[in-house]
Amino acid sequence: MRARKDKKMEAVKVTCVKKAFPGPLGPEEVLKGVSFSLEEGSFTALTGCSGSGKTTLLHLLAGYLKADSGTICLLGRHLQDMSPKQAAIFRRRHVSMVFQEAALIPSLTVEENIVLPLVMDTGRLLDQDRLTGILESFSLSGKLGRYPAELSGGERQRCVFARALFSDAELILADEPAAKLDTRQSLELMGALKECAHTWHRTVLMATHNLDLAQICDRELEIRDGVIHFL
Ligand SMILES: Nc1ncnc2c1ncn2[C@@H]1O[C@H](COP(=O)(O)OP(=O)(O)OP(=O)(O)O)[C@@H](O)[C@H]1O
Repeated sequence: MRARKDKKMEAVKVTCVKKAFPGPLGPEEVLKGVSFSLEEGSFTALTGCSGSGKTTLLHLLAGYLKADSGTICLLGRHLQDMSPKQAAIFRRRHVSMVFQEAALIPSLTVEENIVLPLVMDTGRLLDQDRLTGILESFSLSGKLGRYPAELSGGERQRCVFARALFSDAELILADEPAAKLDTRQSLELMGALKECAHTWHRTVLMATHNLDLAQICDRELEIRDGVIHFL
């Protein structure tokens, strides 16, 4: 486990970001000047009504979309200063995006799903202590040899976050990760995400419609009328 740093840094700084999409009557501006920052090791909910721009904002942070204007600074690096290749390498190393559906490789066990991306990518040897710690955080200790089809929906989703944690990604972006889970599974996932942030010092931004889950986070940001409101 990494040692806790004394001074908290800004992991994300978004300044005056605008994004429009083409509409039938011309460009429709979804984000009209979004600004906020996220402290390293924080767990933040991103709320807003359907179509308010939550996924658009996560995709801008993940680099899947490009902002029309404004700046996005992740872990001290400005995305707009990077070439597409540099940005792709940076994202692969530092940012993990998790979707509503847990995306696991069905023919691999829980352990293989969690460790293979990092081990194959970096050639690093498996750090068994680190794996054990992460499995405990996500209540997956007894499931190492299981295949995804043998897990519950909640366990599958926790496995995806365990993989993100094992991969070293400092920034974890989650788009409605609890949408397909029941209340108990959602609460378990929230506990694991809190641990990702507070114990493992990752910065977690989670889009959600569920205001009860948003309350569990350290902070809530709401997108309304194309700008961020701090709740
Ligand atoms: N590629 C695109 N082309 C055109 N319009 C788009 C595109 N992507 C998103 N939009 C529009 O941008 C707006 C915001 O969409 P977005 O998916 O970010 O909202 P959201 O807050 O995540 O919604 P939900 O909660 O329903 O998932 C919507 O009106 C959507 O139709």
